[in-house]
Amino acid sequence: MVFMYRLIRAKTFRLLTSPLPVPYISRQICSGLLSIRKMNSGKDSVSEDSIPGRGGAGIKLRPSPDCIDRRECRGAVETSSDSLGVRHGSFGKRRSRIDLRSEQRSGDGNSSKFGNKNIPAHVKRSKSGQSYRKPDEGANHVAPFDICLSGSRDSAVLKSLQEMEENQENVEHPIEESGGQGVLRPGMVLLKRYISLGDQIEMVKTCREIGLGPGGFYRPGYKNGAKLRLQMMCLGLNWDPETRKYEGRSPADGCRPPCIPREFNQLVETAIQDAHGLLGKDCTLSNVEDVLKDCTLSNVEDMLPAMSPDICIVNFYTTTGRLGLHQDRDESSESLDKGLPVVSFSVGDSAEFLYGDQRDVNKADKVVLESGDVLIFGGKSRHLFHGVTSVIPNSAPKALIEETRLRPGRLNLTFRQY
Ligand SMILES: O=C(O)CCC(=O)C(=O)O
Ligand SMILES: [Fe+2]
Repeated sequence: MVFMYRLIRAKTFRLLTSPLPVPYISRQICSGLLSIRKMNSGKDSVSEDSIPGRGGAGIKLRPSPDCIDRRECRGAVETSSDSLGVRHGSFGKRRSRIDLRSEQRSGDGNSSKFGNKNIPAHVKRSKSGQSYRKPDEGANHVAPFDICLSGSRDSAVLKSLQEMEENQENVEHPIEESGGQGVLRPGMVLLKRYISLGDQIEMVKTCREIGLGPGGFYRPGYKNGAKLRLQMMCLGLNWDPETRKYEGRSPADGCRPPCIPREFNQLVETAIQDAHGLLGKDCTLSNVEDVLKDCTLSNVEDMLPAMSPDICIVNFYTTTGRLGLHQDRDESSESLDKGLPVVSFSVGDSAEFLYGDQRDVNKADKVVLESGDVLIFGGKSRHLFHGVTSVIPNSAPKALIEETRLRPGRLNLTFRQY
């Protein structure tokens, strides 16, 4: 107790005496002192997609695996407590490993699948001999985007909660309307409400904490100057929409991307295993004929290979955000050829997600992704066109908003293996 009190007092003192938020200062320091080493300008090798989205052709380069362990930045991120003094990024608290099926049966949305392990040290430092950029040569020096609202009397939070209550009264059967859990296509599995409310809360807090620090959230743009309609942060490796490549550092502040929290990766791996369980045990969940044919394969890993993510792209869509139909194809050709899946976590407001074989919204299928859903597409579906057409306002779980003050909108994390 005494320790907690001292910690909160020290943090409050630092907040009061600091003229700028410390994470912001830290971004400036990072961009000024560390600077970017562009791995490849990509000017002559990248084809441009006409519809805003991800993916594009381009020479596949092995990027630097550098990332910043967030404990390295503790001084920078520890002050990101909210006005209630809640410290973010507190993985490991009140954890219990709950079996997915028993959790779904019991409907206990608060239990956590993250486990109780400490985050092991896996600090990967930048290699010596990097070329450094002068402070004026690169980064935009814009304060990182905060995915949460701050201030206990913030009228936007109150308004959002009120609207949410009204909206949820009008929605009769949100789960049924959005389509059920199961195999959507060969290699494409949707795990409905897979992430417990407790883990969603931790995920938002962790993303907020990391997102306010070096390599945090910014609004990316394409080479032609158009901006994506979302805020983005990359973990593990940085994906640059301008070059459509994985590069060493964030174009926003020149910092190496933060590492992917170990607990996120564990959840990805467990989700893939559970998807294998679905594919193997109950192929009849789907009415897609191809899936039934695929069920004769003895090894479900042929349908949906396992992977260990080293990239996580975190998107935050406000209620007007969206992402055009695109393919995720900037990972290594080895990864793409093997069909290593993209694993997507949705948290916050629901979104309409389109997917299909062509970049044509009229030919695409639609599914509503809700808070806690995990969508996996690999194997034969790895090159699926997909995108987000709209975010459904006030559809997030009320408790999530109350606990985190997540802005109206949707947080999405997509994990991949380079
Ligand atoms: O937000 C989503 O559900 C999809 C995100 C996505 O496709 C991407 O980040 O490449
Ligand atoms: Fe994508």
